[in-house]
Amino acid sequence: MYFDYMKSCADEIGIEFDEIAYEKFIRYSEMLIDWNSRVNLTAITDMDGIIKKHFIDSLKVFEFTKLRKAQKIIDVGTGAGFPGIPMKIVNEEFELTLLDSLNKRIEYLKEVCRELDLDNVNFVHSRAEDGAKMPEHREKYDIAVSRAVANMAVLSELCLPFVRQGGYFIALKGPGVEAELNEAKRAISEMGGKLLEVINVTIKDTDLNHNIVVVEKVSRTPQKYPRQAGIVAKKPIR
Ligand SMILES: C[S@@+](CC[C@H](N)C(=O)[O-])C[C@H]1O[C@@H](n2cnc3c(N)ncnc32)[C@H](O)[C@@H]1O
Repeated sequence: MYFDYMKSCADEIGIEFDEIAYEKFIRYSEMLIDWNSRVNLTAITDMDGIIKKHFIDSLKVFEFTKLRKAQKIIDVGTGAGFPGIPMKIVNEEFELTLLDSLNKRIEYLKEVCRELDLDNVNFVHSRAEDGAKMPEHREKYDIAVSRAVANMAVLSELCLPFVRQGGYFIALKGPGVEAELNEAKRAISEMGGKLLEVINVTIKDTDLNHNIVVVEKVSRTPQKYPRQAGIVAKKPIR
């Protein structure tokens, strides 16, 4: 029922989309609705909303075309798997790490990846503040993506420490991101980042107007970041 819609969105973005991917998205949506009754995963529970506001919104990250060549991507605060799982369904090439502080969500994601036969996915149950201190994760990723986790100042401190020098941190944001970006200037540069571009995206047949914020990692993150869990959100760098 939604195949033509998803295919035309994928064409607009310039990514491959076929029946196999579609079947996976449908199974994913069924699991999301089913698990949502036991584990709090999403407030969006109608099929139309799931397809447009979760799946297509997630796939819009590919508008940043350099992401298509990345080999290691981490999704920080992935929740029910957004944007990481939709990205993985349409592009099996990269290694995906899904990180979230809530174990029930990680358990759900393991089940989704098993069911959808998605390979090369790692699961990390940790707060980003702790995960980014671990040698196996610190500055080990080409790209860190994140959606709906925190404001840009906080998110920069949570995500940029995962990114290798020369890589990118990508935040999926709503409309009116300028004020947030202004307040995050210092945090971004402290973490070794530099704002590269903001890509405005719309989602077909909706009035949604979102922004993909791309921050390049131009220098290493000082060891003292991220600060301890709790402090980062309570006292954002200004
Ligand atoms: C509003 S949900 C968004 C989930 C998903 N990214 C999306 O767009 O639908 C925020 C998620 O971030 C996780 N989270 C919040 N703070 C975090 C932190 N410091 N470290 C790791 N995960 C965190 C929460 O457990 C939750 O699953």
